[in-house]
Amino acid sequence: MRVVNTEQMRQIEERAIQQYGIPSMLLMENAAWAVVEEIRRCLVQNEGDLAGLKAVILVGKGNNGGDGLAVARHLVLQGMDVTVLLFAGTEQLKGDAALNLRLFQGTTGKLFVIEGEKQRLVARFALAQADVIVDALYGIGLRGALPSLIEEYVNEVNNASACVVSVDIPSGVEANTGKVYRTAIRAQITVTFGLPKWGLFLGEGPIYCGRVAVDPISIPEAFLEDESISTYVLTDDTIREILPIRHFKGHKGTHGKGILVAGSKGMSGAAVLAGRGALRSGIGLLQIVTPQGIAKDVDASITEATVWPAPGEDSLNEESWEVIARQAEKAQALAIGPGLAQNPGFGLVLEEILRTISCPVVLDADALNLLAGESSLIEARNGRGPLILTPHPGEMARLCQCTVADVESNRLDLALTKAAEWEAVVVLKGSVTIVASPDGRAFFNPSGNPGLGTGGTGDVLTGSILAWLAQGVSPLEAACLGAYLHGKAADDLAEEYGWSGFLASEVADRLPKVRRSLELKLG
Ligand SMILES: NC(=O)C1=CN([C@@H]2O[C@H](COP(=O)(O)OP(=O)(O)OC[C@H]3O[C@@H](n4cnc5c(N)ncnc54)[C@H](O)[C@@H]3O)[C@@H](O)[C@H]2O)[C@H](O)CC1
Ligand SMILES: [K+]
Repeated sequence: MRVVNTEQMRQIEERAIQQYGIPSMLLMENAAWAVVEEIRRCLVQNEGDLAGLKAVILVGKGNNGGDGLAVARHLVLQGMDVTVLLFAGTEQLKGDAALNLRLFQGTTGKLFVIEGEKQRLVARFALAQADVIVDALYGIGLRGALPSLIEEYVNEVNNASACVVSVDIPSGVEANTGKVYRTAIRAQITVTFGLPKWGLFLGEGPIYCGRVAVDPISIPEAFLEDESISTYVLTDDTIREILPIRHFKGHKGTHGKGILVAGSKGMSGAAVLAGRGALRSGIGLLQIVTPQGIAKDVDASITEATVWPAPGEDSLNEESWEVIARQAEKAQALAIGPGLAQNPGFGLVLEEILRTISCPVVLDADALNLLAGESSLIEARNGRGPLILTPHPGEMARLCQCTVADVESNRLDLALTKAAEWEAVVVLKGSVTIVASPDGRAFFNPSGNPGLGTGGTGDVLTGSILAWLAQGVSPLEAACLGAYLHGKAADDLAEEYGWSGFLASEVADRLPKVRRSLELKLG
């Protein structure tokens, strides 16, 4: 599914209205219905009666407020006790929003215009009593921070016990960046219209939006699938389409051979975990190249892989090139970095790998750190073979010679710019990992949870991407498959453990189950 910025969303809306003649009021009405359906799901689990339950609708002066007023009217018709808190003079509402105000005023719902302290008590009482609070203060039109009067109410909403449903985007979250200046509505559910907005996946947006429901509100599919929109969110459907199908007569030779260059003294576990991620992702043959000083340990910990000791007691050194080159000759993919340590001698080997090895190469962890400050070496690979980089924000900052804050405030743009510059797929890790392609496409990965914030999970991801590459999946799709299934495995573990306490090795071991659950939904 595509993800849009505000300009793209406005263009889509405009085209639906102009080219298809869909009245804007109808879009607003459909938007309201989508919200009502989610409220029903939240309050009475799809069935049952909303009658008698209490709703408070926070309404702003723009069209987001108009959506809220239409929701309010429908909820009155469902028999709910509805209170609208309007954060604007009635005369400030224009067009469809003004019409929806008039329609609401024709119902038995209550309306309070909030101008200052005067209405504070009544509003506070309504919020405390509410079963559901609908946030229709600001949508994609918000610029900068919320007005301070509204901020006070936002804090009350965030402390209320009601189910909070945001209309289009939580108010206070900037739709293009996910930036929150001081505060924003913390929603349980965000019902977003047409297509999801960038801000739901960037900055602090993911913290505030809760579960995201997307409703097309009758905008024609052709507009929602406009080729010029190049930002996407990964979904079960996207991933199902790119999962390779195993041939009945397949064998270890056809399932791909991958080389993993990893490990150093004290970090043999990283090689083992990456190897486990690869094997659990279905690789045919896995060969691990690791320093001779730890090769025995690695070998003993991962019986299914073959282990090749290479020169270097504690960490791979400049003489390890020959072993790697020999193994790589017959491989379909190579991954370098987990637990490698930063032996400067190995920097030369890395350069050689980038220049001469033609199969897809994944660079992670210390391989990225060895290139920090010398990112021109990455460009030395341009045209020599496919490349994937899997930096976390710290590694990305070192590669780009900037701060982590710079990376985090500019994730999408930076990932895309660097992907183009390095002619590489960039997997910029984070709570919402971004997979950026040199062709300008970017994919947000919504799977995963904070339980992944523990040592070794990144190694598992690298191994998994290696395995998909070895099985013949393209670099971009291998990165998407790797990231999505890795997050799904963690989400599956979170069903049992919550957001902490599961292990990187358990994430690896859950990969086949989540892959299988997607396959079973095939056809
Ligand atoms: N996308 C669609 O197809 C549809 C969208 N709908 C809804 O419409 C809103 C967007 O409406 P818009 O009127 O453009 O913007 P807002 O409602 O978000 O309000 C903007 C309003 O507020 C002023 N403003 C902006 N920033 C600030 C600030 N920091 N402080 C104070 N005031 C501010 C601005 O000047 C405007 O007056 C979209 O999100 C959907 O919910 C349709 O209803 C259905 C079709
Ligand atoms: K909103």
